[in-house]
Amino acid sequence: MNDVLRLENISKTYGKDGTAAVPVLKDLNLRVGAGEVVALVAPSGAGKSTLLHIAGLLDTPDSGRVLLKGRDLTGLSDKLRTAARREELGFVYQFHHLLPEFTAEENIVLPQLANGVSEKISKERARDLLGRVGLTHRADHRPAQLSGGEQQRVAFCRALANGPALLLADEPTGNLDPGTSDRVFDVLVSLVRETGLAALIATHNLQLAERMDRIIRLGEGARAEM
Ligand SMILES: Nc1ncnc2c1ncn2[C@@H]1O[C@H](COP(=O)(O)OP(=O)(O)OP(=O)(O)O)[C@@H](O)[C@H]1O
Repeated sequence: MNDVLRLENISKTYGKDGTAAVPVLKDLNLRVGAGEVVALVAPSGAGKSTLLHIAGLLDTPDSGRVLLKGRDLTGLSDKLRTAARREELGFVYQFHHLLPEFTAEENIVLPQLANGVSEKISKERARDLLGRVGLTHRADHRPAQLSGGEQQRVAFCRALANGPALLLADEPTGNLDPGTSDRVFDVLVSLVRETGLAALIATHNLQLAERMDRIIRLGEGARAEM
């Protein structure tokens, strides 16, 4: 299987220069194949956010390589990393981070316009994505007029707006009550599968993790299995 994301021998220690060094990741290896939906399960403090930041090109490891679709991005300039992030990656967080003054549709259109897509195509894509998550009737609503689950579904659409190769999600339904979380999580996994992209989804919820293709556990000693 072609790897969309590959982390090779990643190590990261915080505070190396001071006395209180915190080793977080040590020789970590991880891969996510094309079309694969992978769960990342980690106890609090094991380095889940650190790993997602490194995979998302928001932070750099002390050593090791980050490959996206086979391309080594480890030594790239900030400018090229930003471009790679915009073109190849989609992010979903625990909180939706939608722009409050814009409608659901506009929140999905704006990142496409910023990427040079025409207004017509951007709107068509936004409508298509909103349809896939069952929110066609909420296209013209602002975030404050939407429920928590609806806000998260719009955030999923926005993450996929520019057709990324890889979706990185950090507790994407962690802010919702358990019933809503279950349903909204299923929407996310269906959306990822329909669009055929690869996804690495961090969750504390083992039941949700078990619905994915594979589980990577980040545990004591911060080592993960390939
Ligand atoms: N900038 C930093 N400087 C020093 N230590 C840090 C820094 N950022 C994170 N850490 C420490 O590194 C460890 C891993 O942090 P990280 O945020 O990756 O954990 P996590 O697994 O995402 O935890 P949680 O699930 O609770 O959010 C923690 O012990 C944290 O205190």
